[in-house]
Amino acid sequence: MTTTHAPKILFVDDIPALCEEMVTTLRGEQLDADSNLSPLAAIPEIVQGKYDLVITGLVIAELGGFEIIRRIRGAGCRTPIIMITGFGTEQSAIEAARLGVADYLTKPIERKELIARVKRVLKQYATPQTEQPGSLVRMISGDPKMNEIFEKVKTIAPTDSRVLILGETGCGKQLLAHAIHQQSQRKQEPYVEVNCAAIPANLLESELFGHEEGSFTGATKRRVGRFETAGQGTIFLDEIGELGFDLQSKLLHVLDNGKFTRVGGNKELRSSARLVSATNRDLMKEVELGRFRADLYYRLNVISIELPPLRRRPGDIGLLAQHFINQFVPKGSQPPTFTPSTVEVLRRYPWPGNVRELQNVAEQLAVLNRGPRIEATDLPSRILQARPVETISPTAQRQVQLGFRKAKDQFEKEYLLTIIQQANGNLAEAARLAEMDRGQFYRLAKRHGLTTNTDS
Ligand SMILES: Nc1ncnc2c1ncn2[C@@H]1O[C@H](COP(=O)(O)OP(=O)(O)OP(=O)(O)O)[C@@H](O)[C@H]1O
Repeated sequence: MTTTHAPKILFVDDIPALCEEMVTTLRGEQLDADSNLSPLAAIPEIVQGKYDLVITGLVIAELGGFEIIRRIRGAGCRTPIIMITGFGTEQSAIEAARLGVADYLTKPIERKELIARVKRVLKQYATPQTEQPGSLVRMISGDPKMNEIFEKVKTIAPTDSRVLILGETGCGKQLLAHAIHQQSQRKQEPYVEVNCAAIPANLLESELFGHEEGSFTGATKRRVGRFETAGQGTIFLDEIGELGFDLQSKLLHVLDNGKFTRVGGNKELRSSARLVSATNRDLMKEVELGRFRADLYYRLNVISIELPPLRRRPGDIGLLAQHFINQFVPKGSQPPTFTPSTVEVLRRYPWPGNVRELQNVAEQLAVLNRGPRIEATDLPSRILQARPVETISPTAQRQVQLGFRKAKDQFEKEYLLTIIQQANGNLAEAARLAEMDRGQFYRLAKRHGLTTNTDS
């Protein structure tokens, strides 16, 4: 890995003398510059995040400047690009702006002017494009939606209302539940966590409500349950969607009148703990499917908070990655920093394991990395090679969800419809346009219900 702090710049043009001149000029300013005569060879390296800035010409025989930018952006890469041209027209300046170039320069360009513009773009893009980070107890975020959630928690935490936290695995539900407790007036009281998925169903009742000695085989002495331990504090039931029907009814009873008994006992005990619950299931759907009691759902869901998955909060990815790196480096050593292009690559990955997965990657990087910067090439290959979600068209995403047969069917029908319309309803002409045999085209159209009796 590179140990230099200088940002990396690539100049793409097919005139060797120009490349040499540009590289010499930039290096003269202590900038780490390189050139490539072939856009097709340069694009994969740019997309991999190897450079912090790309400077490209407009007219290049192998691939023009605009097409280079389209391909780079099409691959989800947002590395800043400066376009330089000797053939600039108003039209090309507009197109360059439309494609989101960071700067557009027309020749002749003074050396001083070039350096100033390059440095301006580097400075602008080196500043993380995130909101001012917000925080809530041990949580931090630079995402506006998350910061709204933090504000909501600060408002609702001091009340006694029950809270249901929804969100994919690893996106911070547990941390948020704890933050609610910490921000409440109950923070001096116990905070008790129960993961309903981690305890075998037959032991969960005793775990929650306790049991009396001899109440079942193995119950050798009385055990105090988690509701009792929580006292006046907060009880957090994680993975509540995993509760069996039986326990759902018992929980409903506690929520309705605050009373419960230990397994095998008959003394009525009272719970005044505040209940916070969480699930990564679509609990409403579970209700519709008859797997979760509707009455319990409404009692749990007095205030609901939905944590967005990490891929929907791109502003958090760089921020949290750096936050975790800072935590994981050994005491006394300087934490390495992520280059802007590495953050770009991190943002392209969909993070199915959410913040937990990012935390693990950061830990790995903190342990293995020896240099002051973390380059894109230091990242695990699954992240480096991830295709950005946004480059897959919404239609393609929908089709993937349909499964191959249905997607093929849908495509065929839409294709036939379009081509029949283009041929003004004339099937013979449509078959010709589709370069298909007329009989085969007719049979296919019939199968999709696109023919009338007069067509035969
Ligand atoms: N906003 C954040 N700031 C700092 N750390 C975070 C943040 N969100 C999550 N984490 C950390 O990420 C890890 C996963 O978070 P957490 O366990 O709260 O997720 P979860 O949604 O409860 O996961 P699961 O559904 O698998 O139980 C934890 O180590 C947590 O400390």
